Order: sequence, then structure tokens, then C-alpha cells
Amino acid sequence: MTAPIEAIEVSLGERSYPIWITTGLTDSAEPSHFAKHFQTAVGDCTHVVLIHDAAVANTIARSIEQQLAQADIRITSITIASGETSKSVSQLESIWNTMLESGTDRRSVVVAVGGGVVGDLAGFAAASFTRGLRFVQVPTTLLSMVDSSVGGKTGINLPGGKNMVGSFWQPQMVWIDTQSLSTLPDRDFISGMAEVIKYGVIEDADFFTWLQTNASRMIEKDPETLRYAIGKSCESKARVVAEDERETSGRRAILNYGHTFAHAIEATAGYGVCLHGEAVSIGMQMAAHLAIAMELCDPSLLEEQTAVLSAAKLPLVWKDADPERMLPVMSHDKKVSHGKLRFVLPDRIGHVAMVGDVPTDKVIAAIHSAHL
Ligand SMILES: NC(=O)c1ccc[n+]([C@@H]2O[C@H](COP(=O)([O-])OP(=O)(O)OC[C@H]3O[C@@H](n4cnc5c(N)ncnc54)[C@H](O)[C@@H]3O)[C@@H](O)[C@H]2O)c1
Ligand SMILES: O=C(O)C(=O)C[C@@H](O)[C@H](O)[C@H](O)COP(=O)(O)O
Ligand SMILES: [Zn+2]
Repeated sequence: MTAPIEAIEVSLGERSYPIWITTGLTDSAEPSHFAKHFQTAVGDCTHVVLIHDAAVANTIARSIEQQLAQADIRITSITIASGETSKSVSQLESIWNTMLESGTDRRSVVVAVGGGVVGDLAGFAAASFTRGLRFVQVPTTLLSMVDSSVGGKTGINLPGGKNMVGSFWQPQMVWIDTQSLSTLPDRDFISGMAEVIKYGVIEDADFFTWLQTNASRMIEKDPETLRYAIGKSCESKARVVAEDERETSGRRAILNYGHTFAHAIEATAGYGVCLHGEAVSIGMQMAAHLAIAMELCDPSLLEEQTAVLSAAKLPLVWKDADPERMLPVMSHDKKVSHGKLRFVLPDRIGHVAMVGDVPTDKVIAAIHSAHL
């Protein structure tokens, strides 16, 4: 039997915070759980800007609003239209204006309720309004529970590049209630599986072995299996972020495995056409092909990765993969150093390295390898 609530610490000195993992406690008979943990994490608070995805407006966002109101906290509620196109300059400007009109001040707290889109957008609104407000993440998709709510990367997209404007801004607490996954569409759930599998390939070979048996059980949403995988993923992310909060030493860049290709797929397809996790799955395949071409790893790594991604029903190829369109977008990748692309490539399951000086013809071949 899983404990009703578990905590994982993100250890960042004075910016440390807890990730709480529960199943059903947000809506439980004793409805003060969220409010109690919220008040412990943020301290004094009389005003919350509750930024939530339209898809959860009548479920978890409403429960949280009611609990905060019962604790005598004034709420300014902002609903965000579902989908990647909301991570935009115009949506951010609209949030800033609502914050201004509603009397948001430096003691206000932003609470983000939704998937990675709302978390990244609301996090950047919190980081930028009056130069920084406290904020809390309440992730409601698998992807946001295992990845985007943890670690403090916030931001928005530009048409020519993913996450091009943003900041590192850590939350005060992450509140995961796995019960909210019951309403998540299958396609979005499966998209999140790519980031779960990523942890196995980049830094946790034992977790990868576990996924070889359990990935298919996860997509059946078996509750115990899900809780275990969410916990392992959060531990993995917290470990890496604690070692390199702002991606300065290079350690944190391992979390970008597959993303140089993935972000170019998302931008060239048009945001929202290929979901982030779908693009990460295809990008991991391209990266594994590239690692083999660079003689960094054995071809069996690609076979094992393909098997687990397939068990999770993730896509492995992209019908419109076009190097001519993708390479210019890839040149804006945040790992580019002195004008040169660098890739996170695996040398064995559970270990990756940052590799520069990759010949362009090999990159083009890797893109073609995952072209339908
Ligand atoms: N900051 C980071 O470290 C980080 C990490 C990984 C990904 N990301 C970003 O996260 C975004 C992707 O996040 P995502 O996969 O959560 O997508 P998302 O936020 O677009 O959510 C996916 C879909 O699920 C809906 N939804 C959300 N919660 C729901 C629920 N409980 N029930 C029913 N529907 C629900 C949303 O309306 C949306 O249509 C991308 O922009 C990506 O770049 C950021
Ligand atoms: O937290 C990180 O660091 C990551 O790289 C996690 C990624 O899954 C995530 O998609 C992130 O937003 C990508 O960051 P970017 O710096 O390449 O925009
Ligand atoms: Zn990602």
C-alpha cells in the first residue's frame, strides 16, 4: 500500500523545496491538505494569482481555489487556453496586464495548475512581474509531474525557437496529485512517457531495466506502477538539478537528450502539431542513430531504446523530418557554444555525454534515419 503522501526534496540551498506526491488528497474529505502544505511552503500570503489550464478549470483548479479561499486568501483566477500556442508573448502580456489590474504585488503568490505549458508560462510570469514573485507548481499531466514542474526552467516560445525567452525561477513547492491523470487524454499521457524513459537512458540504468518490463503497465495507468515511476523520475530530475541548477557545468544538459532534434521538429511542424514528448521520443531515436554513427555506442542501445519507446506506444519517426528546415532551428539550440552545435549522446544505457564537433553530414543522416 502506497503512503498517502510522499516528499522528495530538491536540494538547492536556500532555494530548496519539496515535491509532494499524493493520490486523491487534493479532493479528500479533509480538504485542508493542499492549503496546509501551501502555507508551510510559502509563508504569509493574502493574494494568489491562480493560473490554470482550461482543461482543469472545473476539477483540480476549482478544488485548490476553494481551499485557498477558505484560508482567507484573495484569488485572481486566470484561465489559459489548452495547447502549446499559449506559451507566447501575447499570452504572457495578457497575464501581466491582469496581474497589474488585480493589484498583484510582491507578496502575491502565483499558483500554476496544468501541464508544462501552463507551468512554463506561469513560472515566467512569476519570475518577471515586479521582478519576481513566489510560485507553486501543481502539475496535472504526466509530463509536467515527471519533468517540467521540477527544476525551475520557465519560459515561452518564439516562432523560430522553443523556450527562447525565459528564466531559471524555482517554485516554493510542487504538489503532484496523480488522481488528476484520470482525465488526461491518452495521447498527452503517452507524450509524457518519453521524458520518463529519458531518465533511464541518461542516468538510471536500473530504472531503464524496470521500464523494459513495466512501460506497457504504465500506459494502462496502473496506480502503483505510476506512483513508482513518477517518484523515480522526480528523484532523477531533482538529483541532476541539484548538481547544476542553471546548466552551467554541463551536468544539467543531460536532461536535454533528444531535445536538439525535438525542438526543431516542434518549431518546424508548427507548435502543437507534434507534442513535446512525441518530438522527444523521435529526437531520442535520432540522437541514438547519431551516437552509433559517431561510434560512441553499440547498435544494441538503439534496439533497446526502440523497444521501450514502442512499448509506451510513442512515435519513432516523423513524416516531415527535413534537415533543410530543421538545421536552421537547431542553430538556436541553447547548448550551442561559440556558434557550434553540441549534442547529448548516449555511450551506454544509463550514461550520456556532451559531444561537439559532429560532422553535419552525420546529423543530416540521423534526421533521415527517423524519417518515414
Ligand atoms: N520547464 C521544463 O523543465 C520543461 C520540461 C519538459 C517539458 N516542458 C514543456 O512542457 C510543455 C509540454 O507539457 P505537457 O505535455 O504537460 O503539455 P500541455 O501543458 O499542453 O498539456 C497537454 C494537454 O493536456 C491538457 N490537460 C492538462 N491537464 C489535464 C488533465 N488533468 N486532464 C485533462 N486534460 C489535461 C491540456 O489542456 C493540454 O491539452 C512543452 O511546452 C515543453 O516545452 C518544460
Ligand atoms: O530541465 C531541463 O534542464 C531540461 O532540459 C528538461 C527538458 O525536458 C525540457 O524540455 C526543457 O524545457 C528544455 O529546455 P531548453 O533549455 O532546451 O529549452
Ligand atoms: Zn523536454
